[in-house]
Amino acid sequence: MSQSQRYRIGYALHPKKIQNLIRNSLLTYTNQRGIDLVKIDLSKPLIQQGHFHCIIHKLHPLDWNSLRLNEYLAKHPHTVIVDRPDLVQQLHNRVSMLEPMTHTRISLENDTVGVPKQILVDNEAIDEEVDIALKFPVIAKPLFADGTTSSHELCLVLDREGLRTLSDNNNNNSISNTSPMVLQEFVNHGGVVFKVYVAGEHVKCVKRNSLPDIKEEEARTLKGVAKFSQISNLTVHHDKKRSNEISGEIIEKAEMPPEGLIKELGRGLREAMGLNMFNVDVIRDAEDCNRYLVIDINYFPGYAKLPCYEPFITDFLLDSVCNKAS
Ligand SMILES: Nc1ncnc2c1ncn2[C@@H]1O[C@H](COP(=O)(O)OP(=O)(O)OP(=O)(O)O)[C@@H](O)[C@H]1O
Ligand SMILES: O=P(O)(O)O[C@H]1[C@H](O)[C@@H](O)[C@H](OP(=O)(O)O)[C@@H](OP(=O)(O)O)[C@H]1O
Ligand SMILES: [Mg+2]
Ligand SMILES: [Mg+2]
Repeated sequence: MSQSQRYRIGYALHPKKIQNLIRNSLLTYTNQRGIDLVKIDLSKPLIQQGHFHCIIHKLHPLDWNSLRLNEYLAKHPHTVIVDRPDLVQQLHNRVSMLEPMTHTRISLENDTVGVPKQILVDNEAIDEEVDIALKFPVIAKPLFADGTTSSHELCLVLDREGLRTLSDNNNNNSISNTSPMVLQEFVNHGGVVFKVYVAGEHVKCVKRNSLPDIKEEEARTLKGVAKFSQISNLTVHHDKKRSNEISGEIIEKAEMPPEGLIKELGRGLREAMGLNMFNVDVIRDAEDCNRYLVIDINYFPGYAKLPCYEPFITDFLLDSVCNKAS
């Protein structure tokens, strides 16, 4: 970068995301590295908002209507759009989000990364489908991961009776009414989820709180269904003190996955999905420490939760304007 070169990078984000990501610490850091971060007005065509070297975004498909991206790109063909909006769609569905994993073999030495068994169900014929394909316990997840609160409302289903209550609309434990859902086999993993944050070539893995293991005898005796939501966001002060100390200790003690495997996972998924900004939730099978499983992939996650997220994001943005991303 020449001394005087500055990059104008637009962010098309909703207010909550702006509040979480665009902090003063990030603005100061990017500014010192020659980047001017500019808020994109979602109600006006991009063409009226000047030239951007690069645009980052997390939007609903309808938000793109007023921005008129194609018209903008016809005039500014060299602007880097991170990422292609049509490719982001694959992460809004819990079946298509895991498809790239089934086409990509990711392994390093003895370690492998796969996905848990899962099936897509509608409200009818749930029983038979589960019988054939899965073993209890399972996790019921809304098919559409579209950023709504209800898309994060999950249920741990312990037995067939629990499954029935899910489709019963009069029951408090029923999952959001008529929406289709995915049933995914629950895998014991020691109560820790690894969140792998990817921003282009930059990859960082952190440990977070997860569901506790279910012992074999518990799996035989526990019944019904339990609702939960965004458990990995529960930080130490949200829990009751005692259980908190225990989960904090478990997380601290958990061994990180090998760095090479994490890098390979980030690289492989970037290539398979054609995306640059996402995170991957990975668990390690408690019965086979070489077996890792991807359970969720999120577009444009909460990068500000990473320690030192400012250089992480800034380095990625500089790569993007220098055309190193994608
Ligand atoms: N197959 C599984 N086996 C064991 N635990 C699981 C499984 N799937 C999900 N979980 C637990 O449930 C949590 C939430 O699941 P998931 O990540 O799919 O939901 P989400 O609402 O999309 O999460 P996010 O807030 O990351 O978008 C995981 O972090 C993990 O603790
Ligand atoms: O609001 P939607 O579109 O559902 O996306 C969420 C993701 O699903 C979560 O994974 C993000 O949290 P993490 O960065 O802790 O994974 C979460 O980050 P946030 O809590 O900083 O907003 C969101 O990106
Ligand atoms: Mg998740
Ligand atoms: Mg998710």
